[in-house]
Amino acid sequence: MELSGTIDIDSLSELSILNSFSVINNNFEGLIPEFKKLERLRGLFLSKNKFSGGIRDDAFDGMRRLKRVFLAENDFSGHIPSSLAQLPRLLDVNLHDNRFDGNIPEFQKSDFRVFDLSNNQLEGPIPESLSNMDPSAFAALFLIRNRKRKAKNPNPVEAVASKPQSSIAISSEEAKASMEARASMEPSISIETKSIDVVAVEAKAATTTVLPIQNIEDGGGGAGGDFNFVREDREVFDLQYLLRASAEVLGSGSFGSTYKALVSSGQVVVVKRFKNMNKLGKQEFFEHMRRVGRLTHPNVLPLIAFYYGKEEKLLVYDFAQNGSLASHLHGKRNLGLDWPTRLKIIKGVARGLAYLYREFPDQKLPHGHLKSSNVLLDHTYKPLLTEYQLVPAINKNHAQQFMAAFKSPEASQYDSPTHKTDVWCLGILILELLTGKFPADYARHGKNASEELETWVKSIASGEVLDKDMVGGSNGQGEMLKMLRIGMGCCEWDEGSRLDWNEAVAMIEEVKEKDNMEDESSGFSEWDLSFYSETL
Ligand SMILES: Nc1ncnc2c1ncn2[C@@H]1O[C@H](COP(=O)(O)OP(=O)(O)OP(=O)(O)O)[C@@H](O)[C@H]1O
Repeated sequence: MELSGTIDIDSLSELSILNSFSVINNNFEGLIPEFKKLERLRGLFLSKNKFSGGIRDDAFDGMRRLKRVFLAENDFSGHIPSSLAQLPRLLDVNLHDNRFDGNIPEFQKSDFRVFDLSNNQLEGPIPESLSNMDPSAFAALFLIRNRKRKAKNPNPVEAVASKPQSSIAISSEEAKASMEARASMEPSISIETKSIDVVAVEAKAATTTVLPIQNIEDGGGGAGGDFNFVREDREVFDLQYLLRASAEVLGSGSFGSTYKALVSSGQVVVVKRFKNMNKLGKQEFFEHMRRVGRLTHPNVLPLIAFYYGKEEKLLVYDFAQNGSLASHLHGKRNLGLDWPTRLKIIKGVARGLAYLYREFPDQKLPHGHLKSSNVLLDHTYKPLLTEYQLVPAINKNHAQQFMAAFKSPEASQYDSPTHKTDVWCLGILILELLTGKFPADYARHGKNASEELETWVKSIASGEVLDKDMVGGSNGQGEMLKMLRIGMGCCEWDEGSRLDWNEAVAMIEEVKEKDNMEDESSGFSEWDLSFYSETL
């Protein structure tokens, strides 16, 4: 925003609940303000400004809660303050691209999530505390950045790093060996060697890990197989930097693993690895992904970049803070979504889907993989569709076996998805949201999937089905009833009777959230259920 001027710490200190301060990418200049007056601060993000001069050695004294310190890409000079190194909860330290000099202080902690001192003027030995860090993470953070900037500004840290006696002199071979050694000691971590020579270290539990790579094939996006960015408003990073950054395994789906990674400016991205995505030739794949990259809608998670490997592809998306709808309905985040939130989610999903229908009128399956784990929620619980437009690229057999659209009656029985197939998936999603029940077949795959789904849909008509979490917190049974009708209308077995996408979307839009539904709130147990028995 090109903000500049004085940061008034005294005023900020009156905000008793302020726990994060970020002015990344602005024009603030001069000495660093006295942030230690904000002793409750957990995150301090000043990267990409014009701050300069030294930082007092006691600048971080008393900031016992501080976890994340981003001062990168400024013009700070002098020593790295020892008070920073002594912070007891530090997790992320990002100081790259400044003019810090002198020795690297001894850090109290060693288990960092992000640690980047590259492109400064530091010298001397690597302190003992840092030599105990995971060497591959260490290598990534020093070597990659320094290699990239070497020509511009030779970096003494790299020279230190490459000395044989230094514990951070590490090649990618060594990084891999180190990770293998670590994996052999920790049964919770496994290593897979991938066809494109990506070595993924996957923590089975959601722990921080590193994704080292070797000899990676050229993805055609530039030297070394860089990512192809399809957005102009995002920080550009290269494949090696990203895959060596700290990452967390989010899970493994039917195509491959999904990772969350932090890039240098503090931006969090999600990298999804795809196998079985060889249906398109290279040129067609590029064209398709660029078309997908042009999509812009508030309910469609934007694709940021892609990588083309012969056997494996990578797609990079924004990270959605509140995870998937599935995790809120059935998983660890299940704290009971109330009805207004569920209604907002259904409306957002319908709008996102309508947008895809409009953008891809030539395609039978504008989404193709609509299900609750592919509906993500941002920090306001706004839904974001993901994994759309994969069908054109995924191998047919794999798509038939695993993708949500292929479990519709028409696709599973007659191998002929239609323009109403995504509507079937929308209906299943609506019923899942209303009942809180997991659609039977999503845990299974195979020929009988659609029959199992039909049984599941019918079971909804046979009793008190509304999710109690939702009913308890709302008087909106009238709306729920209307929505149940729409869900059933989308799940009509016979396509002729099934709602068209624009009918479904229009009906969903008509459902209004009301604060008080006294007239209609007679309670679900008293409802006349015959309407949807008829629908079935
Ligand atoms: N951009 C994202 N932001 C936050 N969480 C995400 C993001 N993308 C995926 N996830 C979550 O990561 C987990 C793994 O996702 P992944 O796509 O690999 O599997 P899935 O969606 O369960 O299955 P499938 O591959 O069949 O779509 C899921 O819980 C998913 O919701």
